[in-house]
Amino acid sequence: MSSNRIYFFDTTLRDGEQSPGVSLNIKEKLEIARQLTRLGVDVIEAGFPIASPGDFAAVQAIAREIRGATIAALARANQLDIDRAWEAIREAEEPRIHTFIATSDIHLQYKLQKSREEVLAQAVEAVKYACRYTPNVEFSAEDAFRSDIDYLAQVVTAVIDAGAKVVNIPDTVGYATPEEFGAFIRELREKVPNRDQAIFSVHCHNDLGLAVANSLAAILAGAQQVECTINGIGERAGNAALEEIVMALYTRRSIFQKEFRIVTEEIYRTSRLVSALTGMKVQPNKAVVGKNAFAHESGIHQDGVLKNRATYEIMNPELIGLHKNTIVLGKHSGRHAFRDRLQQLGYQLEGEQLEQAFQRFKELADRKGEISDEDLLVIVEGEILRVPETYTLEYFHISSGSAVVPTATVVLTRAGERLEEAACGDGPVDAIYKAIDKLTGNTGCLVHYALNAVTGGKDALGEVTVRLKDEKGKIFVGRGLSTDVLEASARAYVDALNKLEYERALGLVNGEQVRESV
Ligand SMILES: CC(=O)SCCNC(=O)CCNC(=O)[C@H](O)C(C)(C)COP(=O)(O)OP(=O)(O)OC[C@H]1O[C@@H](n2cnc3c(N)ncnc32)[C@H](O)[C@@H]1OP(=O)(O)O
Ligand SMILES: CC(C)C(=O)C(=O)O
Ligand SMILES: [Mg+2]
Repeated sequence: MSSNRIYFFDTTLRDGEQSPGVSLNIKEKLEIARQLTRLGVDVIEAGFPIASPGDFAAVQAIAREIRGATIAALARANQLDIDRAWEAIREAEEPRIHTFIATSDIHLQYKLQKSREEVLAQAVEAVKYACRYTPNVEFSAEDAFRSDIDYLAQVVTAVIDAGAKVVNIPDTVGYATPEEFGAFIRELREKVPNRDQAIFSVHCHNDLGLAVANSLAAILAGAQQVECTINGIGERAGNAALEEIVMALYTRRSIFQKEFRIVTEEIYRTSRLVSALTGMKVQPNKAVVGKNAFAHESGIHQDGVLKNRATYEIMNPELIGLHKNTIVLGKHSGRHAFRDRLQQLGYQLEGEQLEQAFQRFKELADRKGEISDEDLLVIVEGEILRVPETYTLEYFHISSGSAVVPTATVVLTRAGERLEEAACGDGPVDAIYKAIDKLTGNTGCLVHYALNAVTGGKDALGEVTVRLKDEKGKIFVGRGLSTDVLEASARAYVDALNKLEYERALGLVNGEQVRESV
């Protein structure tokens, strides 16, 4: 292990999925895991297998397929959780059991209702138990930063003696400031006599907007692994954003002098994929991957950039995989140019998938003229991530206006059968959704609806994201795209329903049996 090497532990699929309103199905998790592998993360935390049959099945599918990254599964400090975690990851090339328990007095007193001695013993027991399955065991001291440092050092020393190869020091509630956190990690390391037998890791939350700064401070203080998520998604205000840590280490390498194996050119694509699948939009001014991160609006800046990009750009956008193109794609373009551009964007679509995406591209080009990379990415993501369709939207008609009750007629097909219904609603979208509910017997409720323009201009591609909650509280995210926002709305709703049907078919909804195939 090189002392200069920083290990990237990506927890998008576990802590990231704990973002309120996010719920990924197996197909989506696998797609993200594949992309994380291309990105070059060292560890993929695939989930928390005891949490649900769906989480277990997704972790297992990732462990079975993904090669080239360690696959970690989370477990509380008890045997049942650890057994379940191991069962899910045992077929991974490099499985890791990640067990945790809180060490702060506030968590001990109110949440765990245990003494320090009891928690210390439970942590050691859990690590020893996990080591019976694999030597690759990580221990996290939840709420470490708010823990008494001497007690924390005692726990960390004991779990390393018990076999933990990685000890993770989270700032679970995002309370630390960078100076404090760096000093905390430095002091903790000094207080742990067997520190050289384990990798020290940090896991920072963003409640005060300091997760990345704290992670970087920890790196300067000796942390060798950082836990982070794509786009910084995660519980509450999220986790440290992987792309920001990576680009800080790269851009300011004279300060950090660290090596890592992240392929920076995959950053933009990964960010887009995670945003598309989770339905969590990236804010335009977000560092590194925001829409405006490389845009220059004001004259003085534009003048400077035209004379020399370095006047206002500290990173080359190509470094994160953003390319400017000279070939214009439109309705006269053919499959070669289309496939070539997709390849530049990092997608290798073949056969049926390529053909479907090409047809979608042509339909759009007919309505819109020039097709941007943003439009293309949206089309391709839609193709790759499409679940088998139970329902297909064939047609809808809307009667609406300022003085009439909006009424929608919708036609869907299900296994070749044509289904038609009409309904009134509070607005045209509501009318469409009520008609679809009648057709499908849907009893879930819509908990989120967002409309977004993918690109600028009046012919912009509208992207609708919906979240549908079923009777048991499970969330299904649906996306729909069209230059017509009502069509995009209808497509998004049908997409969410297809995902619900897909999970039902796999037996993963409402605690039903898990089937083997994915
Ligand atoms: C900081 C983090 O991000 S930790 C990870 C958080 N992620 C999640 O919680 C998402 C998945 N969680 C779940 O699906 C559920 O909470 C489950 C399946 C894990 C547990 O569900 P339930 O058995 O119903 O318990 P519930 O969540 O209500 O309470 C948690 C229990 O675990 C205990 N617990 C919490 N952390 C730990 C730990 N690290 N080790 C052992 N026990 C723990 C709590 O004290 C509580 O125990 P109690 O029931 O004896 O009071
Ligand atoms: C489970 C642990 C690592 C965690 O997510 C936290 O403490 O924030
Ligand atoms: Mg966390």
